[in-house]
Amino acid sequence: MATAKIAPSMLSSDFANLASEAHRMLNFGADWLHMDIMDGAYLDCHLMVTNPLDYVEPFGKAGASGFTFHVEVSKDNWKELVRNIKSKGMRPGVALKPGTPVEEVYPLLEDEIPVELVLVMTVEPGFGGQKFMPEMMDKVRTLRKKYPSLDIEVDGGLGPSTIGMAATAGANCIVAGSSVFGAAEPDQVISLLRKSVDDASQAS
Ligand SMILES: O=C(CO)[C@H](O)[C@H](O)COP(=O)(O)O
Repeated sequence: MATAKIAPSMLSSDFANLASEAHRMLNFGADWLHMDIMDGAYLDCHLMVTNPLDYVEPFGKAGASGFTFHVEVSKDNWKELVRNIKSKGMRPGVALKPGTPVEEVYPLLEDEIPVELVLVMTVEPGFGGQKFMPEMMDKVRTLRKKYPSLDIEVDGGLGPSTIGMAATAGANCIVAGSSVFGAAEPDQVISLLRKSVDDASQAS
């Protein structure tokens, strides 16, 4: 069973007070802190960068626990990437943009050293506060059916009004930026996101 992981996106935090924002979210019950890394060339730890291999060592040294790269820029070197990420003690994950077919991640999940998380983008990568794309739930349903214990993450437009669709489809890792950081009571939003994932996984 894939357990709920609620990951506030630090892209929506107060950048002038990153450390206290991180502690605030952990105290509110967050499991992971989601870091978006963009190099400007490939808009979108979730690394929205052209050459993720360059970032494995520095992120490992910086203490990242998960390193998620985009399938669209890693067609030629994903095996090397996954092995490097694991050798630095991080959890390898692969992300796909809304226009990328879900089948593109199957080889990475079926390798002898597989990725351990798939991030289904539910907005075009780049910035917080965009509208959730419900049509992406087909990808989540397909992945959940094929890989029952996989960590499936969704990112973009997640909050109280959209979590039901994501959780029912089978997502268990929820990245939420503006809905958590913009809430008067972020802990309540985090609890609600977690409960939706737990309820949906018990019902399935
Ligand atoms: O990856 C991202 C943007 O590329 C962000 O993590 C994402 O947009 C979260 O923000 P929000 O929950 O406000 O949509």
